[in-house]
Amino acid sequence: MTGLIVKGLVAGYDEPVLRGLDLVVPEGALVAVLGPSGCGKTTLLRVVAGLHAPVSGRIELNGRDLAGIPPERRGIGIVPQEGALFPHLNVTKNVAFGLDRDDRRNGRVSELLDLVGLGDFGNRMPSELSGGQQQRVALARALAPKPGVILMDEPFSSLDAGLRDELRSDVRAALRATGATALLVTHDQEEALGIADLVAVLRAGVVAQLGTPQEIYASPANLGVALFVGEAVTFPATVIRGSVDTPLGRFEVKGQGEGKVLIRPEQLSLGTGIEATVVDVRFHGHDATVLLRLRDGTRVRSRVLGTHLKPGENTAVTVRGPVLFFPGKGP
Ligand SMILES: Nc1ncnc2c1ncn2[C@@H]1O[C@H](COP(=O)(O)OP(=O)(O)OP(=O)(O)O)[C@@H](O)[C@H]1O
Repeated sequence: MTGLIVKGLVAGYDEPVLRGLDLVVPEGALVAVLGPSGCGKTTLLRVVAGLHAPVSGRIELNGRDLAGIPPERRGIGIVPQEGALFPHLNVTKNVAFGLDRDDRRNGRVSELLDLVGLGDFGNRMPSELSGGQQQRVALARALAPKPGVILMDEPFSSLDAGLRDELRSDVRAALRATGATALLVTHDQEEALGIADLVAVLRAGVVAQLGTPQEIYASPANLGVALFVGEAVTFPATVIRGSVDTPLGRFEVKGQGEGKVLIRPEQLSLGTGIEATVVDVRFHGHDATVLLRLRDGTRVRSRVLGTHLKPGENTAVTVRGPVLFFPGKGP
């Protein structure tokens, strides 16, 4: 298989951070590694790039074992957190930096600048660009030598929300247009689910699940993954004859024994069903979270597209769609 393959990677500092990590980035795909701060995302990128030596494990890029190969000969492009452009070179020279003379002449630089929406910015200096524009140049620079894989370390984290959204779509489009293989790390679940072809959830030094964003959200491998990739309403429950009793009603579930039931807030629709009182309403612009108290005192969160409900008013709540069950006491 071509692309980036990481097998049994153990790496860290005084303590191991990555503890036998397996990961596949298929050729032409964008894979997002999602994990909380400090879980080892940057360490993973540094090891793949050849900047930090692993304790053990194997890294292959398009069939080539990278062991012992220095960073500059790995065929890897890097987009750091904050562009890190060469401050004394203009945009064109930044992008052309890793190219040989022929490639500089054949229009590759202007092609890439057009692709990232900066066709007219070739003569600007990095200090004359916005943060988002600098990230675009950094992407063009990383793509220029046609690397086997592009590594992106939280490339949107320094930008404000609106710009981040726009840049995410443009980065995805540029990666698709060039057929590049890319590995992005982020702690932002919305970003990972929104941009990637595949998401790898990193927990306790291993990939707990690798799947499409839809799979990760709808069929999480365990409760830890489920809680990390989105908001959730959970109840302790015991499966009896294939169903569980919860304050929101009885549901059929897959699994057995004691564990936790998980429902996403957007599965709770308001108007009919179990009686509830509105405790609080939080508007997010396009939708709202309604915090509810059920008759037995349980509090649950519903996510709805719009509502005129106010705190203190009565409503009712119904669960739509499948209810997940995770055995054990986890996460
Ligand atoms: N040079 C270092 N020496 C010792 N420990 C380090 C070093 N760099 C990172 N660590 C530790 O290794 C762990 C993983 O760090 P890493 O930077 O890979 O995490 P991360 O997931 O990228 O975090 P963030 O999202 O905050 O950037 C952390 O506990 C960190 O404190």
